[in-house]
Amino acid sequence: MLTKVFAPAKVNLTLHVTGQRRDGYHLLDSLVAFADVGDRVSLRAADALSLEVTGPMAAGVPADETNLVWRAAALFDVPVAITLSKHLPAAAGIGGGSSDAAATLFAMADLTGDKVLPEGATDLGADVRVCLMRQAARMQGIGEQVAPIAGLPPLPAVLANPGVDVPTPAVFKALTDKSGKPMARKLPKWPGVKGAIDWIASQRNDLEPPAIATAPVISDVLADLAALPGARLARMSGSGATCFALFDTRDAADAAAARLAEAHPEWWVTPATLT
Ligand SMILES: C[C@@](CO)(OP(=O)(O)O)[C@H](O)COP(=O)(O)OP(=O)(O)OC[C@H]1O[C@@H](n2ccc(N)nc2=O)[C@H](O)[C@@H]1O
Ligand SMILES: Nc1ncnc2c1ncn2[C@@H]1O[C@H](COP(=O)(O)OP(=O)(O)O)[C@@H](O)[C@H]1O
Repeated sequence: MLTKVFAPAKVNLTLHVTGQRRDGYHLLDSLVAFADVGDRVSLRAADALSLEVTGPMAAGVPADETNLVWRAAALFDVPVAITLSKHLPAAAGIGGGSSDAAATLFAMADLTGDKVLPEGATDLGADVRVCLMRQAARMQGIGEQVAPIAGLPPLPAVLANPGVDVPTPAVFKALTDKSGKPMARKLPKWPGVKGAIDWIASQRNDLEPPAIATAPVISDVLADLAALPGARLARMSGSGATCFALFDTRDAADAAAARLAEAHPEWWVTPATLT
């Protein structure tokens, strides 16, 4: 039996860094949503664990035991042959590895019938827990506290990545002020797409300045996204370098994505709906 699971891109609509723990990990307050674009994990029972990485964004992604997909599957007793089809850029702030790991955990649970996640599952990465949720959520702590958020309307978006790898630890290291203000304790009720975008625009991604210091091309991506017709907001996701713009309608996002892709054929550009 072949089990297939979609691994959506994670987008940090907001990312406030509110403190740092003694072990170096940072305290976050983030509104996270998921895109209708992503990777695909498929697996079947086999004699030994194996991984093949395919797809348009496979270049440079490890196909060995360092891949989070491999590590997630290895937590189970059943050996499987896995195919990971990469459509998302790696090391890009959209949780590719974490989302792939979460999808693998779902696929393995489906295959084995296990109802409880194996020990170590959520230690695979700080974003794995939110990626297991697969719906808009508020993420706090270092990523271990996740609560679903109701009432966020589907948000039309363009995602763009200039092709530079931005390692997450380097960006956190370059952050100077680690005590940003959190989001309001109670998130507002958003009156539709326009109201939600207005509110998101009033929040921040505190990792933008250190990521731009690490990879200055990110400021070009933000400027080009902000200049697209109909763009209401441009912001970076996670620790970068992927940035997103939000639009009032999916038609506007589709047209803007086509325009940006034409201007920058060397960038990864896609329209998406975030939920
Ligand atoms: C920044 C965020 C925001 O959603 O996203 P990405 O940019 O990775 O997509 C995440 O917190 C990243 O999650 P993830 O990529 O799973 O992180 P991990 O592999 O656990 O950690 C990579 C490194 O990031 C730093 N790190 C991560 C999370 C956190 N709350 N504080 C940190 O300081 C640590 O240096 C850690 O060694
Ligand atoms: N399934 C995977 N997909 C992409 N990268 C992976 C995967 N598993 C492990 N990695 C490694 O993790 C690093 C971070 O990738 P990723 O999780 O996509 O980034 P981010 O944490 O910025 O969202 C990559 O450089 C890559 O070497």
